[in-house]
Amino acid sequence: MKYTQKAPAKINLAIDVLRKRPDGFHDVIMIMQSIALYDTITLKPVHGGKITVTSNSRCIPEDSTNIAYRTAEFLRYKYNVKDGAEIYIEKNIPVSAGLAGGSTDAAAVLNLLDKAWSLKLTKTEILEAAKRLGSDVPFCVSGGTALAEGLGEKLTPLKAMPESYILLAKPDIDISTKEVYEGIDMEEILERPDIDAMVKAINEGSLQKIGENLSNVLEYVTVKKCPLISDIKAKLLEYGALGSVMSGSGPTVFGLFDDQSLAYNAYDHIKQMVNEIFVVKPLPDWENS
Ligand SMILES: C[C@@](CO)(OP(=O)(O)O)[C@H](O)COP(=O)(O)OP(=O)(O)OC[C@H]1O[C@@H](n2ccc(N)nc2=O)[C@H](O)[C@@H]1O
Ligand SMILES: Nc1ncnc2c1ncn2[C@@H]1O[C@H](COP(=O)(O)OP(=O)(O)O)[C@@H](O)[C@H]1O
Repeated sequence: MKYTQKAPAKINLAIDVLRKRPDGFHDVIMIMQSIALYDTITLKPVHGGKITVTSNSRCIPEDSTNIAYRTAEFLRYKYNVKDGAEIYIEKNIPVSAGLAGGSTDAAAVLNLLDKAWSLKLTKTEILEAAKRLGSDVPFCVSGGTALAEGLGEKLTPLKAMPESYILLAKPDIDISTKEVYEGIDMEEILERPDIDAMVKAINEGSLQKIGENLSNVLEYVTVKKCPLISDIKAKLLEYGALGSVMSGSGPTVFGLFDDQSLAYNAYDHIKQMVNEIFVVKPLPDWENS
């Protein structure tokens, strides 16, 4: 039997970095938002067999360094499973983009293997495993709109984001998350997000105020390596975005629009600046919620 699940990308509406911890990681406060841009994971349990990963993408590994493989290996060891799994990743989310492409694959594999290997894990057990696999994996298990604290694993669900169109543009440059966190100098951070104002804006359902409060302290680090980020942000505002900011460690930039035709008009003007560009809706899809 085959099991299939869509794995949505995320954007960060806000990121603040509070401190560097003794283990080298950083305590953060973030507002996370799932978006309708998906990988699709197909998984087949193999009785007594190995774990294998294949993909349509040449940008991700197919060996034991793939986070989908590491996820399966982690569960197999922890729950003493004797079976294997064939995992296929249809990759549509840009890689190393600040959109949690790997983390969302890991979250989907946790869910699919729970079924395929009949593990019957509780939500707490799944979230515990998620935390071990990466800082963004716990959010990807739950999705939606959430406040994330600690390394990203302390999650508080928020009201769904209002009807909107998100234009994503990814400059053609690879950014390592680790490098970006290592590049932060706490003294250099001039502007921090107002997290309370963002939470209030989400609770009020005010897209205007969400747009005004988009902010990411990691942006200034990545902009040094990729100045195109600033140019795209400016273009997004010029073509009617309510706000624009870099997602995660970058380099993807997004603009928030209340009007579909404005978003597609901006798309037409920005598409020559990048190779990867999308207009997507936030999830849960406001049309279905
Ligand atoms: C920046 C964010 C914002 O959502 O997203 P992405 O840009 O990766 O999408 C996340 O904090 C990224 O989460 P994730 O990509 O899961 O990171 P991990 O695999 O846990 O860690 C990668 C590396 O980033 C650094 N790291 C990560 C998270 C954190 N809170 N502090 C850190 O210092 C560490 O150096 C770590 O070795
Ligand atoms: N299933 C996967 N999907 C995406 N990237 C993966 C995957 N497995 C391993 N990787 C590697 O993880 C790194 C981060 O990729 P990704 O998760 O897309 O970025 P980000 O953390 O910026 O959202 C890349 O070097 C990529 O090759």
